[in-house]
Amino acid sequence: MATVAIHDTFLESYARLPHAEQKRVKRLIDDLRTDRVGGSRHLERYLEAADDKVYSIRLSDAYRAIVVRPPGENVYLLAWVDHHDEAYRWARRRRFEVNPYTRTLQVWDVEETEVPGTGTEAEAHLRAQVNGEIGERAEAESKVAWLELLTDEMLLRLGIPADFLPRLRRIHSDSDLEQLLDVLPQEAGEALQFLAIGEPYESVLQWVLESTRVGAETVADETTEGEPSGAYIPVPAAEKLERGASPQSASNAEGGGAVTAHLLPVREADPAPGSFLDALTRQGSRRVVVVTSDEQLQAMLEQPLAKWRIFLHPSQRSLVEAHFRGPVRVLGGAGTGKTVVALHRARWLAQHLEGGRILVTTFNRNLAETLRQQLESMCTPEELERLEVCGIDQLAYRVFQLALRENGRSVSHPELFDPADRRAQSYWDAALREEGWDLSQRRLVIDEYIHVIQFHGIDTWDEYVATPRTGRGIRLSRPQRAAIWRVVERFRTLTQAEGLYTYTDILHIARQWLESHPGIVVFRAAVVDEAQDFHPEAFRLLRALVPPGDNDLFITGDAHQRIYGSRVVLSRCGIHIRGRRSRRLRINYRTTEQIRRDALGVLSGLAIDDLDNGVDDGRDVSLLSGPKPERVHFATFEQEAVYVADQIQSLLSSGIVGHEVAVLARTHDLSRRMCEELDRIGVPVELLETRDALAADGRVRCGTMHRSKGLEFRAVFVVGVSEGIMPPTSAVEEVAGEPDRLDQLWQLERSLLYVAATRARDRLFVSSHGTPSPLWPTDSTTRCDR
Ligand SMILES: Nc1ncnc2c1ncn2[C@@H]1O[C@H](COP(=O)(O)OP(=O)(O)OP(=O)(O)O)[C@@H](O)[C@H]1O
Repeated sequence: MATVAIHDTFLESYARLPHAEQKRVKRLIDDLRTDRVGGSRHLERYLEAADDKVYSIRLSDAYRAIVVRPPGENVYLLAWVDHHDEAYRWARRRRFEVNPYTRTLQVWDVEETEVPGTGTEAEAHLRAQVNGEIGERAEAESKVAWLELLTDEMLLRLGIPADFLPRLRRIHSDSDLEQLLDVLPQEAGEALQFLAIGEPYESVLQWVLESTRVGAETVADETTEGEPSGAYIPVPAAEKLERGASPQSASNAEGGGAVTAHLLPVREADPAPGSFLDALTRQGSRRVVVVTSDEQLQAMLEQPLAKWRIFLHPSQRSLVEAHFRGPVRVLGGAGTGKTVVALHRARWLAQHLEGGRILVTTFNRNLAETLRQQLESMCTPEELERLEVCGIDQLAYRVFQLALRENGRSVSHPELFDPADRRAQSYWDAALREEGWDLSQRRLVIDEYIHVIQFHGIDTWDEYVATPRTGRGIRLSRPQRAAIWRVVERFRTLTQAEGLYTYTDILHIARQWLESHPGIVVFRAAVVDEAQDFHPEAFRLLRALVPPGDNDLFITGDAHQRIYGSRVVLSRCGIHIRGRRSRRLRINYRTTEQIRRDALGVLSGLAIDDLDNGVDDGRDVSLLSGPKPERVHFATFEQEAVYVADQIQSLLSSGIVGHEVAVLARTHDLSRRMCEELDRIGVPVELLETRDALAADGRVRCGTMHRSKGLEFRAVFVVGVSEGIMPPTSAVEEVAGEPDRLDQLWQLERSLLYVAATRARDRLFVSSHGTPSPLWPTDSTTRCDR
């Protein structure tokens, strides 16, 4: 039987075929797999093609499939299918080669390897001089000077096809580089992009090696830590490549392998190109799938446009399909595919893990609903049957009810309250008075309650006194702690007698009940998304729900996006993650590089944690390119609304659909006002809060930044980035005179802005009115308020 593989370009063209031709494609694939090609359906070499492995095959009178047939191998690669002339036009300039260094299959357009422009370099230089471009270019050239430090051999080792070297050597500016990234094979583009942001050559090479290992079913656990694949050879020039621009040590690279400065891991180049069959099974041959069964083929052809479901990046696939000997933590900036990985992991666990149900959970029920919808579109009914999808809040509440019921308490409506809100104040005051405290100490006690007692899940004085208060600004003596403890106990008695519980109480009570009833509610495994916003008690609850074992917890999160709560240390919640069970995704698939960079700028200078004891200093790149985000400031809210409406109208007239656009504001109030104003102007809008976020109903979504968490849109308007709104005056006033809390407030606000801005895929507009917030500064060109 022949091996038949499908390239994603084939799926793309297949999706556009008339139904009758699609049916013929299915028959053709069957025939190819069973070696039944011949007669009118024989392979015909396409003599004008740049690549002599390219054949065409007749589908019908009018349609042809383009097939690559490597010599000496019983392999067919389906590359394109189209109307006769179109199919030949597409195929004429394509090359399909196994890269001799990475041994992955690469496809490119030969025309794109040519150096753009006409005439000799001397002529071009003369033209530039006449046009006065030389000065500008000198400045631009300095930005890509790093390329000159790399020899051809070094570039080839990164998987850059040799045909592209001449064009690469003519790169003079970032925009030349961007154009090249659009046409290079994807993994070669990623390598260049990492170099462009200042990553050391060694770590990029390591990344390439990791991404192009054979097979996807790699068993990953802590025992393989730091073992780069391939041999080591000395590379004397290596240290020259450590450029000044915030270099990152190789040990921080994806995969975590330690690489010494003078030794580079390399895979020897084949004297001749490797086999196609071998290349098709490599992780790095991203965009190609070998047909293994009728069902798999059927699924692929039915969902051709949801390509990411099939073509996971190697760094994603190695997480989805690995056996781990304990909990796994996956970090990555916004849009790096953490949710995609979590969803695929859940499905993989449902397919492969013996016994028990698998919990898929996230920060709240809205987000869980989005996960459920996505899982429903990618899982079989049998797989779904094994998955329990719900927000951690819903789950905690269910267990909490069990706990109360066991104690014979009313479970109908425990009321939720916030220990720092106005309502709680009267209970604090009563407790303080009973213990003879001055009410001016209220804030101190509340902080101690939230940040120490609730944070650590403390129930008794003994636990409290044994808990270190590291990082708390104020020192407390033992008698002071004893007095605070008495106030807290009193506060708890008073509030719980009234049926009042904080959300943390619910988590805490649920967790304790599970710990005292081992085995009563148990999941075989859990997949957790948006973990950066989980309270430590939520992690302890998870630990109580999922007994420690292989493949038990799979946690994805990103501390850049923490907009609720504060830093959590997983190891202090009974979740111990070591070595290669901690990974970072680094390719951004959502936003353009321009949006990614500007959004990250909002967080510059902040130390971002890794959800454990360390720092997340990994950097992401995006291979997508687009217009720079727009930042505009107006005198009044009404003017800002008119600007937003105008921009939306022009996006809609360019073909973007309403529900692909979001308008995001800091507060409910502002998002409602903007929604009303846009509606009045005639924009089809709907509040995100009351709407199924994923419904394709053609209406622009208006919502809060908080509600936009986890979602994405083609265009995003972040509005009201004004003083007094971001952060809100009331929040600033509340923490006035408390520098630590003020710092935390600004940090959360920056993360919120980062979250909102990174919901955008192609276009981002940031606007304000009144006085602009310093969080996203304006300059003279972006002010329309004069
Ligand atoms: N391998 C891939 N190939 C193509 N697209 C991908 C791939 N992985 C993820 N994507 C796409 O990238 C976008 C972002 O993915 P996802 O939502 O999983 O990122 P995330 O890291 O969870 O983002 P956030 O933290 O901002 O919520 C989605 O549109 C997803 O379909």
